[in-house]
Amino acid sequence: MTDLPDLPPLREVINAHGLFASKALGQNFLFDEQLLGRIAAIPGRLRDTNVLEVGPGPGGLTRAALRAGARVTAIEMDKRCMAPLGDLAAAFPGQLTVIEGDATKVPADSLFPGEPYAILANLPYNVGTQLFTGWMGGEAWPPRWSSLTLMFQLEVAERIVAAPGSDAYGRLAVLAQWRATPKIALKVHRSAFTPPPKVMSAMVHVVPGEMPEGVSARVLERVTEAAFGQRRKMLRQSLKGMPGALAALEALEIDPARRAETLSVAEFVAIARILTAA
Ligand SMILES: C[S@@+](CC[C@H](N)C(=O)[O-])C[C@H]1O[C@@H](n2cnc3c(N)ncnc32)[C@H](O)[C@@H]1O
Repeated sequence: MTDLPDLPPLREVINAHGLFASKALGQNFLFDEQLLGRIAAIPGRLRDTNVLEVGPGPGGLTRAALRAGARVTAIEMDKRCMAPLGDLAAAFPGQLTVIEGDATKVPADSLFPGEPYAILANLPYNVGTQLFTGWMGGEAWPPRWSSLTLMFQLEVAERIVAAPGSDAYGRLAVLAQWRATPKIALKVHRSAFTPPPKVMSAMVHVVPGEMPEGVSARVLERVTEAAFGQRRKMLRQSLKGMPGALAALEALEIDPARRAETLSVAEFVAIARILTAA
């Protein structure tokens, strides 16, 4: 076991750098190092693994990943966090690269040329959902990332893992489940954050699975957009404007009187396969 550097408590780091949490940047910091250790353990063994951390803030989750032996590249847009992250890079020589910038504008694959990497992030809700949709939605599969371990508000996490028939089931569930297995790995109480957000949060862990053959991600996205865009309507109505969709329902013996929320992920995939071939 290598010696790990002694680090000051995170609250001291924040105070030393005058780092009050900015509402505009969606900052809710985690200071509980035991909890941060549990979060960093979700992806599995991190020793000598490339990790992309988005939104490290003052570096709570970053230090947990570094202690686990990861090689971390962290993208943070708040200039004020550069000093504490610089201190962390000095404490773990060769293990941490910090990029000041907007993660939505940096293609993740370009940071790890030819190598796999795990993605770890506690992000503001809107940025997290935007990045998640991008990471899950590419045509190329398997993706270069080996896992996603992301904090969401609990309600969004429940939409990601939702099963057909539930109110939470929709486009996000199909996007997340058609070629991957998302799980809620840990629920995090609002009181764990400084300042506490209004709602509960949860860590979602996603590992890529098999890509079903003959299905375009773009086509599947269009089918779910149309179907869930009018989720209370019957499929014969919501899919009416999509050429070939009603014929696909007939070929698959899917009753056009059903509603989107009753269709399994496999049924959406089957519809998209027929439309992809058309
Ligand atoms: C919820 S805080 C979490 C901070 C830290 N990871 C923790 O767990 O304590 C989210 C962080 O993401 C940063 N952030 C927000 N939008 C970002 C973006 N588009 N690109 C990079 N960082 C971003 C914020 O500045 C903030 O530091």
